[in-house]
Amino acid sequence: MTQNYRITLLPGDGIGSEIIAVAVNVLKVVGKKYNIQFEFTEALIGGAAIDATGEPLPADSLDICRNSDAVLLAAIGGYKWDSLPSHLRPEAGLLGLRAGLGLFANLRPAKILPQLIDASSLKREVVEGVDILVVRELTGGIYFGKPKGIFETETGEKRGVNTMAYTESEIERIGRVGFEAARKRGGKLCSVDKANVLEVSQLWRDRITKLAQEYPDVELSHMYVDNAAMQLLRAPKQFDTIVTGNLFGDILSDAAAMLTGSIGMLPSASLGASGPGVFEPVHGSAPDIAGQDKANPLAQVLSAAMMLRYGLNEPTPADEIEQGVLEVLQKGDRTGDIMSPGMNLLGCRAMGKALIQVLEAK
Ligand SMILES: NC(=O)C1=CN([C@@H]2O[C@H](COP(=O)(O)OP(=O)(O)OC[C@H]3O[C@@H](n4cnc5c(N)ncnc54)[C@H](O)[C@@H]3O)[C@@H](O)[C@H]2O)C=CC1
Ligand SMILES: CC(C)CC(=O)C(=O)O
Ligand SMILES: [Mg+2]
Repeated sequence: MTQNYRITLLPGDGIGSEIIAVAVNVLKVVGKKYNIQFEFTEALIGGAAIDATGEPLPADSLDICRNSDAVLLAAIGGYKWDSLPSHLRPEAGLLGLRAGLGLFANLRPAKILPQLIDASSLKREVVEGVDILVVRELTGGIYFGKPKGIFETETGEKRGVNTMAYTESEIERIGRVGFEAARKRGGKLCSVDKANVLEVSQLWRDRITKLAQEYPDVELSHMYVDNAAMQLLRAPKQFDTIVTGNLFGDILSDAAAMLTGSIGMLPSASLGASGPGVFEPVHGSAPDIAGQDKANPLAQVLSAAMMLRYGLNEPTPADEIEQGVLEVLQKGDRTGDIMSPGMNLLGCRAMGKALIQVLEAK
């Protein structure tokens, strides 16, 4: 029996259309093999949506996403829209999508692939075997807290304000995702905060500590975010699962990318309590290389694999895509961001073709 899935594609801006095209081709190939029919619908978000409609997340786009089984997003943003006020920028579209779909949990795995150890910025002995999952809270914290804005003070000076706030229930629900994930992985959860300074982090630490009583099989530790950034680069193998807030998770997952060789390799899954998830690379729209066929499409392809696994409950084709990525790297194929001496330098499209060849041969 053929399984049908409705997938919303959000190419967004910059390298988005280049990398999403590769992921769609990959999905079609594995779909054929596993009797899965994808019905793809493209919708606007970010700068592309602003140019077409004046809004970073048109109501139409959110409706299309809500009515699909899963959403595959590339990235939004670019220089062209940088001078717009926050609420009209492409980034507001992304935050609106996450909030609109209730995607409070962002899973960001950072796993070192043996084929890419030489592409890492760190020494082999530091990164070999690294396998970290960052569980980032995605619909709260300083990206959403109120008040926010640029206000005028009594003296006429401008004052920029953002608010980092978490309720106990928000902390508890993301904490549970962290504990459950740690339980299925290496059994260790590190909660990252800034409880030495921030009240919001003191509440965070308190709630996570209480929650630990329900997970006696998980070893919980706490770390301040500044130390966590340093430890990630100094001794990343001490980490198994990290649970943290929106801002800290955003920053730490980019740092973790450099353990794995490039941000062009890191996928993510954004999930809510119900409804479709959004699957997107950790990186942004890379405007500096957009339109040049230089982007690494593998983070997007691996996000499609996460979509199959977490969004559609299709682990077998997900495994096959991940295996295909390992094999194409094993052959020595590399985009510029993960290039090392003696390897074959490919553009985005050629990397896509190389991967399709590997998958079709399976
Ligand atoms: N989820 C999203 O849609 C995100 C959007 N952004 C937006 O993207 C725009 C650019 O932001 P940046 O800070 O420059 O971050 P970025 O992640 O787009 O780029 C940082 C660096 O990594 C490189 N890079 C990123 N993805 C790559 C890939 N697949 N292959 C090869 N190289 C890659 C870029 O060329 C650049 O040198 C901004 O407008 C930002 O707001 C940033 C992060 C996430
Ligand atoms: C608009 C930003 C919050 C996007 C970002 O940097 C991310 O989600 O990693
Ligand atoms: Mg980020």
